[in-house]
Amino acid sequence: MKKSPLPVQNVQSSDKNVAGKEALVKLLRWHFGHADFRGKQLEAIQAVVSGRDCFCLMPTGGGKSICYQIPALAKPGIVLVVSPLIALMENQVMALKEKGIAAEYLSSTQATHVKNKIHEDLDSGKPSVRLLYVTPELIATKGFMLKLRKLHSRGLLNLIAIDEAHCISSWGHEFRPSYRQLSTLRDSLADVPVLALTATAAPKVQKDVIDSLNLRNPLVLKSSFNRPNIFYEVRYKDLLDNAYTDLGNLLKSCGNICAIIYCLERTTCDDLSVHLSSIGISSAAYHAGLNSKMRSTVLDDWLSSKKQIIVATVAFGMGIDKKDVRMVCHFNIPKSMESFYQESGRAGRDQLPSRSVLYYGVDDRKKMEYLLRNSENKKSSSSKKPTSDFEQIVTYCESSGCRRKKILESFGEEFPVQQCKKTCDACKHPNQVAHCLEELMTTASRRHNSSRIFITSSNNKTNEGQYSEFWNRNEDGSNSNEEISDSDDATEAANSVTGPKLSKKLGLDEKLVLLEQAEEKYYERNKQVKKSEKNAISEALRDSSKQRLLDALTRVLQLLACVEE
Ligand SMILES: Nc1ncnc2c1ncn2[C@@H]1O[C@H](COP(=O)(O)OP(=O)(O)OP(=O)(O)O)[C@@H](O)[C@H]1O
Repeated sequence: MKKSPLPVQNVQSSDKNVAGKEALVKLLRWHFGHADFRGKQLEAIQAVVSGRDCFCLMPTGGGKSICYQIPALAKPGIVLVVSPLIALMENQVMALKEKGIAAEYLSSTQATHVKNKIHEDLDSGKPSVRLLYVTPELIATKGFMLKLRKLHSRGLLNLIAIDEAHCISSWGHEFRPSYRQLSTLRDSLADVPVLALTATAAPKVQKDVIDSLNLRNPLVLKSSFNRPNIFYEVRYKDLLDNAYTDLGNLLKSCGNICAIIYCLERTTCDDLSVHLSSIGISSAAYHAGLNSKMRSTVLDDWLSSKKQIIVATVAFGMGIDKKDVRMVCHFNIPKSMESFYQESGRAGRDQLPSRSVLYYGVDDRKKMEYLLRNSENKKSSSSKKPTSDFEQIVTYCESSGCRRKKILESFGEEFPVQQCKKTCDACKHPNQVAHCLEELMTTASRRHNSSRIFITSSNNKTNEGQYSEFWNRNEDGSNSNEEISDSDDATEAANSVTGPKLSKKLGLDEKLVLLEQAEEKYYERNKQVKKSEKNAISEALRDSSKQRLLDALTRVLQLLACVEE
């Protein structure tokens, strides 16, 4: 049921510089129904309401959104939220509107009349919108920056929140070049406080974000990354008769739970989902190979608990706020501890006991090593980051000792083992885990003719189309499908589609989709283009031969260059 908005509270406490806790808690209870603030939420809110920059590091599901949603309700004016995905903005805006909070997002996917209405509101004497979600690409446009300056000059811009701020960092697992341009916000809107939020713990990402956004004397808030309600466990594929059967039995033994199963390849998602359905477990596959209608049906079914299990590639997950996920299973080894932490962290957002199960297989590890090495080779820099990050997750699987400790130490957080309290398989059943590792060593050396478990062969033949989600996230961090972000500016938009993405190894299908998107965006805004040019491109795009594809690509890039001039 929608609530009427609570009148703006007097959040000033006796200390004029700090917003009063009581009034802020009142807003939290009224609008969100939470009894009290969690962790560092209150500190972050008080900092930004008093006008101070803040860098807020909170684990997945820690409650970062509240840190900018409450400030939006605590003062008249607008909070601008920069978000990396259209789907993410849509979800949050929908959820806020259901709570009676005036939130909107601006994106080129919206109908013109919807966008016009939002702009009219922003231009009006007293805008009703409290939270405005936009993409970094829109911020980079001159028109929108002008709008922000006008809002600011009228005293209406309270806060700029950069959600998923690790996207700004080339060290972050979600690197997005367009995020870099957000530094212009500080130049143009110098005195508006900036709140950067992320769940990415690596210290170099943190420094990069603070520097890139030009944060001034920010309050740096770091929460522990420990997720005490998640039980961590590794299962060894090489020691199982059949991993599909094992997973099926595991899910059955847990009852009717809601779970996410991550796979590296789309075909594994499809096969595994068929297998689970065949043994009576309601499941569906989700990956970028499905069309968007199919994906949203699968997502809706899972969110509404019509389907119990979603078997997905890493294209799935960012921005999904399903609280009752009881298990996240990695059916193939993830590419880093960071990815593993983010993905497994989607379990137990309601803080109730949940499980992370990683199926580790030596073949999977070799495949991932091959993919990562390829990705390193394609980069101009000589960075060895992906493979060294990967070693951490391999160590997590291949060595004895507390799993929780290994996760936290990889983020630079000390963790005394006794605090684990048997909430990982290695602490609960140390002998069993040690035995498995011994067996794995013997099996692996027999099968792979090596005395070490750690094998670094690169002879795998892979079908790279299978890994488009992997590549996309690995190279520029954005998801592989069209839900990335967008722009209202033709050149920006098309560049964000073509530029960074085409530099990486994509399958033919993906390239065609990107070219089509670029072309569409170009024509959408440049109606005067010559008919012959349009035909040439359309014809080339219909043809999937490599040479024609290359010609089409060149053509689109030339057209875009013209627009830029
Ligand atoms: N103070 C609170 N008390 C109880 N629940 C809360 C509180 N703050 C947030 N939550 C709930 O915690 C869940 C996670 O919040 P939110 O989506 O903001 O997390 P997040 O840190 O942005 O996570 P992610 O990085 O995964 O997106 C939500 O369901 C939210 O309603």
